[in-house]
Amino acid sequence: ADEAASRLDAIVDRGVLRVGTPGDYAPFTRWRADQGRFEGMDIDLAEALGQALGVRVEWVKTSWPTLMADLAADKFDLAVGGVSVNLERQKKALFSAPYLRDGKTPITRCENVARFQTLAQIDQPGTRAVVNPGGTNEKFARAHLKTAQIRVHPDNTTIFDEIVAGRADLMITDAVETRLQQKLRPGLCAVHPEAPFDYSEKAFLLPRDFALKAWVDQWLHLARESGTFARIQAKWIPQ
Ligand SMILES: O=C(O)C(=O)C[C@]1(C(=O)O)C=C[C@@H](O)C=C1
Repeated sequence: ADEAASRLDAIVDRGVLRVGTPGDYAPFTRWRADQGRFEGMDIDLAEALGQALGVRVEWVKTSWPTLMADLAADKFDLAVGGVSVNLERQKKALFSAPYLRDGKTPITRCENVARFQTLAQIDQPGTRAVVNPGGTNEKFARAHLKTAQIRVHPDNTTIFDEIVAGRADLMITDAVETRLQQKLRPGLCAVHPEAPFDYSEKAFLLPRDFALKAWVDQWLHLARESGTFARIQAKWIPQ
């Protein structure tokens, strides 16, 4: 019997792994316009994975609203950049084994931390939440905020400045991002990143190809055991 053809063969044959990434979500993926390249934890992970596979990584810009459509249109072989595992996405795709656990928590100006501890406190008339479109943040906001105002801000690289400037009161996002942004933007405080509202996992987004998934999962497992994963994580998410 024929061996099932895999995307893995195509990647090895062409010598190129096409990796999609949105480039707007530090510490996982950030476009460095000054350097003409992406940087971040998931960027380093994918480069290390490509090296282990013996192929060159070709970077493809995608976005949260177009992530699934770009995968379906075969614009990349896998996508990275702080992608959350989500059962809706998994109807059309596969995920690698998860490599990080996290959850949603608010970030707000520090004087408001006591006011925005719970979703019930946040979901009040007059609360102005800001959200980036297309990802799990928007899904979470729409599911939990029925009374508070939700304003969509399309650019995730400037969204936190909306809170600093007082044009929004808060954003609910991954705890790992709130921890980083409170360091980058004095005046902003993560509300309770150690006890987020929900549980989620980060993984690589893959097409429906089990041989490719098996190879990526095996690489992730070995990267953990060898210390490669811990070294890359510590560079971008210092403890
Ligand atoms: O959609 C996802 O999987 C993400 O984790 C991306 C997502 C989001 O949830 O919107 C997470 C945090 C960033 O602020 C931007 C995008």
